[in-house]
Amino acid sequence: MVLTKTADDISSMRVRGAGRIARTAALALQEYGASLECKTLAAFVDEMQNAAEILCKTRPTAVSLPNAVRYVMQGVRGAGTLEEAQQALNDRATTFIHDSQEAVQKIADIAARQFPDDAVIMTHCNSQVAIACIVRAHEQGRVREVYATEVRPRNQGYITIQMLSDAGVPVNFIVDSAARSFMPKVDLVITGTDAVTANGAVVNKIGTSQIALCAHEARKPFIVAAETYKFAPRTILGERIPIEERPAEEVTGSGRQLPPGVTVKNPAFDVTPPAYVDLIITEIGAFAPSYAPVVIRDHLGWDISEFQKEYAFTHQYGE
Ligand SMILES: O=C(COP(=O)(O)O)[C@H](O)[C@H](O)COP(=O)(O)O
Repeated sequence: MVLTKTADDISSMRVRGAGRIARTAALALQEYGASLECKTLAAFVDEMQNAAEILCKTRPTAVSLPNAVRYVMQGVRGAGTLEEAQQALNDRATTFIHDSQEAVQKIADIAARQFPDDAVIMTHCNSQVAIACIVRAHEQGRVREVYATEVRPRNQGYITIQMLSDAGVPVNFIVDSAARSFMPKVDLVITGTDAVTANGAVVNKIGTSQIALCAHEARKPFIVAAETYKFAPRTILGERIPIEERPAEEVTGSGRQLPPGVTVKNPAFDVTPPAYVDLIITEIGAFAPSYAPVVIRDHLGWDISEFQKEYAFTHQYGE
């Protein structure tokens, strides 16, 4: 069934990266809703709320996931009839997926203008939107080469170097611990994000904050490419972004024996403070991190009463 398969694909990381996770969840809700044979609005809303809950629990850090689910589910929850709910679900899922893909292209257009001529770029992890920015600048003849990190333990760097190579961008593949060594050669660093908090902190793949620190030390701009649905409204209420802790085997490999008493820590993400972020580029413009509350309020349209409703909504979903 589409829902359990999608939930499994996301939690096992067959589908990964915050943007893809969000679009895949929207599509799963759409397909699941279309497959239901409910006779009443109440039954339909109930089924859809269960589905939303299952999807939201798959990965805890990427705020794109609850944001996408919330956007799609608002149509279902606000409907007066079963037909209206079905139509709104379908329309909203289609709109979210379309707007999300369009946002990536808009961000690439804006970000490419930030790249100097003959730019040497560093990136970390595999971000679809960061790669779109690099490729756009390369198409404009302004990228000399990219330093892409390996991204232990899941090695998403291999996906990045494949995508950049396919686009004809010259790439240097480096281990994560080489980031500081190569920083002097770099003109700017660009990454994606799983969540931007109300104070402009950026939550992204583990190791991002070390690279941002190196960039800051070397006076190199650290730029984050983020669709607006990566901004986390509930952080205005003081909620923290949970950092996903993944299995020890990802670090040690299967079959590797550790000495007794040794524990493995494997957080999948870390937090880069706003002081180390020079620019956040969204589909509605490029801003300093301090602009985050404005994006949340004016663009995502969250007023405080909306916050309270969302608070009830997400808690109803067991987050
Ligand atoms: O940290 C990751 C992926 O982590 P994981 O591999 O654990 O999902 C990416 O940088 C962001 O999700 C942004 O990606 P995008 O720009 O594609 O949304």
